[in-house]
Amino acid sequence: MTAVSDNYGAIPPAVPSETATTSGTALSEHSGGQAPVLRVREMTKRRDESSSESDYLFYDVNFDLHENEVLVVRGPSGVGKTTILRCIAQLTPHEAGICSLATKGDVFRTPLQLGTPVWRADVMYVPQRPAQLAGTPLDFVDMVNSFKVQAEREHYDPIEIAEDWGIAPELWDKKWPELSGGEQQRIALAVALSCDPKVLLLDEPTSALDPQATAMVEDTLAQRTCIWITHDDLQAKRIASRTLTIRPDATYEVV
Ligand SMILES: Nc1ncnc2c1ncn2[C@@H]1O[C@H](COP(=O)(O)OP(=O)(O)OP(=O)(O)O)[C@@H](O)[C@H]1O
Repeated sequence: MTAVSDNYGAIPPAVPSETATTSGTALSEHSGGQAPVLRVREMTKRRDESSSESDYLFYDVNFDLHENEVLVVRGPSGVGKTTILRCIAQLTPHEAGICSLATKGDVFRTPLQLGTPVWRADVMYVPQRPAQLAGTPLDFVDMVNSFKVQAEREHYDPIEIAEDWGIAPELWDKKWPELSGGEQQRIALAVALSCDPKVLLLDEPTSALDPQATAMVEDTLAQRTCIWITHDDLQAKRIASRTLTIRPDATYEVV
């Protein structure tokens, strides 16, 4: 097997996640006054960005995300769950709203201040499945590491992370189409985790997994600071510190 990089180490020990203590207001201090990691303010998006007449997908969404918190995103299909994650990741434009990330000295910086590549490395969107990728997962790791922003950072070993989720190291040498949906999903997640972003934006990260693999992935991801879309009520109960619900009338609630 090809070496992926020489600055990889083992994934750090799990940090116990905090228990949510508050409900109701979106801006509530869920963790006893602990400073947030990510702030989202006035996030607003029209269904059709080219028309000022278009109705809103979501309007004036505000919340803070704290360290080791899992904010679950719920709502019916098509309501805008993926879109809001992509807006936060600066992958999709939005009509109004601003996000900021805690940096050294608890100074909050916007994507403009940090630069989009740094923002996307720190606030990383992970799609349900990897896009149609050429080559093998190892080629994908090499590509990710070739990005300037990633080349300057330490990484954990994605093969080791995925091995804990039942992915044999040999699979990293296979072509993407030769992998099952569940294998692709775990490998893409492991690559994201190996980059150690401050915030993970997870779009149904276990949708292709069986219950056993789901439990293993949940155990790892629930220790992280993340925003996590799921349609699974039981999963939401297991992992949620708080829940952001987007409604079809573009209103929302964080509880
Ligand atoms: N690339 C796109 N261009 C135009 N419209 C889009 C695009 N992607 C999504 N939409 C539309 O935006 C709306 C919200 O889509 P989004 O994927 O955010 O919903 P969702 O809540 O994540 O749905 P699901 O639960 O089915 O994944 C939908 O009406 C969808 O058709």
